[in-house]
Amino acid sequence: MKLQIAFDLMSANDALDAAAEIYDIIDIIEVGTPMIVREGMVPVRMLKKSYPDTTVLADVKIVDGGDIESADAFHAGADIVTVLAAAADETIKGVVSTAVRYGKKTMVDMIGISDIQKRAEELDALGVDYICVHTAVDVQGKRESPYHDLSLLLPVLKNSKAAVAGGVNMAAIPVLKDLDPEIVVAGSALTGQSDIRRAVLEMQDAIKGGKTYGNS
Ligand SMILES: O=C(CO)[C@H](O)[C@H](O)COP(=O)(O)O
Repeated sequence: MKLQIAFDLMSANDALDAAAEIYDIIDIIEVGTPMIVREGMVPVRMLKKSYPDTTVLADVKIVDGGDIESADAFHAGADIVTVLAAAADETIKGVVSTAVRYGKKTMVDMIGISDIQKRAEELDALGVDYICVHTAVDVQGKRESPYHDLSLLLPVLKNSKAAVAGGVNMAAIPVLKDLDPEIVVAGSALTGQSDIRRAVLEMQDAIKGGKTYGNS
């Protein structure tokens, strides 16, 4: 399992400072949707320029204009761009073909989708790289965690790989290790800690099963 940290509620400059602490121990840095709403592609550009070897995901959550909007994010340096599963297949295809053109990857966000297996089968056939089950921030604690959706998603995937997001914390890691998605996304559980490097190290150690990660 790869660990993706979501930088949501911080400025681009704070994201750069946080990245400096963890770029060597994190698998993917996500520029979260709230940061993109506030600052556009600036943080994507800044992070990729400072850490060219780190995978940067732009959580644009595209819902229309798949080609144009994903091209902007890839052009800014994103390695992975997100599109909503609720978007039209034409939009998804636009993101996929643009990602291929740039040599980059597509993640589809299943937020709000009720028939997980049906939509996942369709998306898998469209050639997306990752399908992410996601419990929205606004419904976390009120509806089911994304882990049930993950157990529905995994058996139907033929080509795409699974990701999971929405309130993931240390307590969830044993459950997620059993399910074994390709990517685990954690935001507030990591960025809310005063020592972000320690928080990421602890989660990576829990994921990788022992004190194997980093040296601090
Ligand atoms: O995409 C998001 C919100 O739409 C968040 O980045 C994602 O849910 C991870 O954050 P958290 O772990 O705090 O839920």
